[in-house]
Amino acid sequence: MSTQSQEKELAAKAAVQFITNHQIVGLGTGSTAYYAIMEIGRLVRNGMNIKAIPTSKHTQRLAMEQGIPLVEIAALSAIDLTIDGADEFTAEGLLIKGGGGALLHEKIIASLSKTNIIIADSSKRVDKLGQFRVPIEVIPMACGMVLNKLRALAGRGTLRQTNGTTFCTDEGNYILDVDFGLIDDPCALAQELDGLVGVVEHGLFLNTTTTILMGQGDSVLRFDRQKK
Ligand SMILES: O=C(CO)[C@H](O)[C@H](O)COP(=O)(O)O
Repeated sequence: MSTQSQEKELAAKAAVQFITNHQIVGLGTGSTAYYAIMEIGRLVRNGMNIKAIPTSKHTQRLAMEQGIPLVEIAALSAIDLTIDGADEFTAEGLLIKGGGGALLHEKIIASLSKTNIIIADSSKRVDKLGQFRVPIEVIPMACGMVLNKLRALAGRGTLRQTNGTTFCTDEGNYILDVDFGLIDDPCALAQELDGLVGVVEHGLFLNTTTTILMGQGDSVLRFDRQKK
């Protein structure tokens, strides 16, 4: 196993220790969240009693394969704890997410969660967000219009493609991956993006994170941030 994979697994296993019996647990999407789902599956098979809510169809399938009981989001007013990955994070708890295309579900579930634990390998830590392009979920027919508006915000976007076809989210929307350079004021940018017609959601997660657990070599570093 590569060092990066080891760091992901270490962070994921450390996060799973925060789960207690009878909790509603949000399950993230991506290669780091995968390790958390595997560990939760193991604990469920050993008698842990929780219900989980997945952040994507992919995670839903994984959780079902692991025998993790699932609950519908419509039935919930709050989630106790969510464990999810990130594409970039700062020690202050600012994130870029959506590399896996699940940012809309992830943001809904993060906003419903009392505690959000982000798990990552050490390559994800940055001083300033923006090296990773910001994923922006858009209504397909508004793509061209949103790309033009983003240019006015100094954002250079490309429509996400996978294997030669346009990537579609679980909701049937498209993703623009947008380069804003290093982002001096993520809150101001998030406000601009929130105001763009045709944008469904964006990958700047600025006030949801409670704790980040980052694998580094053989250990796990913890960064805490209070949810506003
Ligand atoms: O936001 C996400 C999916 O939409 C993922 O959490 C993010 O892309 C990190 O993925 P990985 O753990 O595979 O690096």
